[in-house]
Amino acid sequence: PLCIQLINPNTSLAMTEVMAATARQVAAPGTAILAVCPSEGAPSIEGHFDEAIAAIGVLQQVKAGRDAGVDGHIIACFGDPGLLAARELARAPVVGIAEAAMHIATLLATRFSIVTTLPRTLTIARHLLHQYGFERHCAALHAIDLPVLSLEDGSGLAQQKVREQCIAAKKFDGSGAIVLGCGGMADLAQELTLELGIPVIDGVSAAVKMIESLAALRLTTSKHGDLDYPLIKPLSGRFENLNMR
Ligand SMILES: O=C(O)C[C@H]1NC(=O)NC1=O
Repeated sequence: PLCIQLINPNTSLAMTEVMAATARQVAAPGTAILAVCPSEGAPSIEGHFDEAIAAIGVLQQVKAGRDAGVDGHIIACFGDPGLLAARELARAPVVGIAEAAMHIATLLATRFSIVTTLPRTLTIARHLLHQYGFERHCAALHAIDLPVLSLEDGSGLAQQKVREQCIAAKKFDGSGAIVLGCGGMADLAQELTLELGIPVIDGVSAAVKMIESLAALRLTTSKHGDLDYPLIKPLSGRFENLNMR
């Protein structure tokens, strides 16, 4: 049996639960999902500043997961905060939900659109497209212009806006697939795929299946070169617990 650590980099328990439920729905029968979020940090991640704060919490959770012997780590925030640093720390695979969703989209369509939350996070998605080499594949990016936690306020307004943006993206972007640009949208993908008749991809689900595939292939994070374990040095203060033993 596999154990996959699902890390919500923000501290909102409701969002952690939404993502954990979606992950468990798609996980193989033998796969356990260990859903965690940092004990301290940002309640939502909506910019470069929030991402820098969240990255430390991600690293602390990755270290705990590695010490617990998990078979993979998911960074369940669309900015993939701390991804490469986490890969240095981890032995098992580390997959971000943005890269997972983008990879899956490129297997299904020649062009995809992204629908995310606040306009200011569109730049973060653009940076990831560049970093992962998917700029050519992304036809357009859209924001619902609501904050991340509006997805958890129970009004359904954010979910309605996501639906509207997906319908517009299908109609006007020339995209064959849509990537949902927030972990809190994880529970919307299946229904939107059925309603729109095109792949609407949630990165949480995509990341679960990618880690299961990597485990089945017996492949783990390369420790040769820049993703080798961090150099040993005396980390001080709050970072002491990140010391590599
Ligand atoms: O950037 C975003 O809009 C989404 C991103 N922020 C967050 O707290 N979880 C996320 O997936």
